[in-house]
Amino acid sequence: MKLHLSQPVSNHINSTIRITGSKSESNRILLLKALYPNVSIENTSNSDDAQVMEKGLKISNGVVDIHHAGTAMRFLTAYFATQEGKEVVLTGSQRMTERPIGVLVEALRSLGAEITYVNNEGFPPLKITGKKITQSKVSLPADISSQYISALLLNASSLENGLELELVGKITSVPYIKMTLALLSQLQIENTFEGNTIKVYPKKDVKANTLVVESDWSSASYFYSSIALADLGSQIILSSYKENSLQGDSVLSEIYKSFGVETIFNENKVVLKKISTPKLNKLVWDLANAPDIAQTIAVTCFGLGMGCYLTGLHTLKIKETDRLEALNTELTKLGAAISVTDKTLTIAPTMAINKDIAIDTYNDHRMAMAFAPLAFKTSLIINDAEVVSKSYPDFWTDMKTIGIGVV
Ligand SMILES: O=C(O)C1=C[C@@H](OP(=O)(O)O)[C@@H](O)[C@H](O)C1
Ligand SMILES: C=C(OP(=O)(O)O)C(=O)O
Repeated sequence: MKLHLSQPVSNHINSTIRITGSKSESNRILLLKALYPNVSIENTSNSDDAQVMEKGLKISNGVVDIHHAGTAMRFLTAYFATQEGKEVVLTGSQRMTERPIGVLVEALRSLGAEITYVNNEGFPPLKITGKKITQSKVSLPADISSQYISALLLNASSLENGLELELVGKITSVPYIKMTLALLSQLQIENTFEGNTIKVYPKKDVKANTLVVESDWSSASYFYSSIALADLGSQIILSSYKENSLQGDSVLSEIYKSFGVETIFNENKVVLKKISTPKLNKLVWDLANAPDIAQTIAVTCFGLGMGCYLTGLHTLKIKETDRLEALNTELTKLGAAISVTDKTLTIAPTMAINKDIAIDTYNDHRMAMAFAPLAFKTSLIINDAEVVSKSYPDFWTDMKTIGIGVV
């Protein structure tokens, strides 16, 4: 599906949007609910990724296909490997078979798990035969993806002796690990994170508990970008959000101050307001803690004619696509002076934006969503626009609500 986006009749936004639950929190709680049936969940993400996770958890034998969902792939690998009596082949989309999983498989094997590679060493699909795991100590590299660590932690309390992880190297995407531990704590599952060591203690059952998922901050980023690119005085109210979020992407409220966007927390809502023109002509930010908002921020800077130097982007090459290359190609088409390395992205300030450019999305929901707010500056086309359903199925409806022409 190709969508033509046109500039709003007025660049002044005044809208209210309700976003569903964080896909990261949802996929963690869905797994915990499978381990502890008296856990319930509210405001679950309506994303494809949460749906494949929920479906996958119900299967005990045969093929489990998680499509493009990285968290489902990693979390379910550890789940099936530690569930005695289950035997599955865990697979996904073509891209998923190119996203590395060797670090997690090695860690699980060293704990006694039985996992074999169906095709290529180090990559899905995986054949997993669930085993009772009694070993409890493992060390693993922490600089490639935090999802391997969260996968082990989420299943740790169901193991006879719990788990002690020693993290080797510079730990990446740390807020996602802390989110995992915070959710365990909400279920009174004891855990500690000191230096490079994380311990999770065994727990047979938990008290009945309803975990309410905060709405998705990565999805909120597209509204931050829209407000930054819209007229002064524009406002969007988003729900349901809180100031003390478990999601690292809530750093958006800090970052977007540089673009003249103010964030006010009001009960369970967040009010975004464009209160001034950008204060800087170049944004410098390390995104190692919030990799999923890199595309949004790069496009906002370009749309405002600002430069940027974004670092900490080493995980972007193994996500839904190589996001650094994809940004380089698509922003160049729009007229940006951009350069990338394998962990940084630089854009030079420029005011010209090429009109009616067709943006390729590379099976990556965030490529489609990050470029959409540019419609506040110019008309553009988004190719394969249906990719947004991976995390945000209502995205195009919500873009229409804030005034963008979408046909
Ligand atoms: O644990 C999670 O829910 C996630 C962790 C991050 O991955 P990495 O740790 O691979 O950077 C992030 O990019 C992804 O969208 C969701
Ligand atoms: C990287 C992402 O997801 P995952 O790794 O779970 O596929 C994302 O949603 O931006």
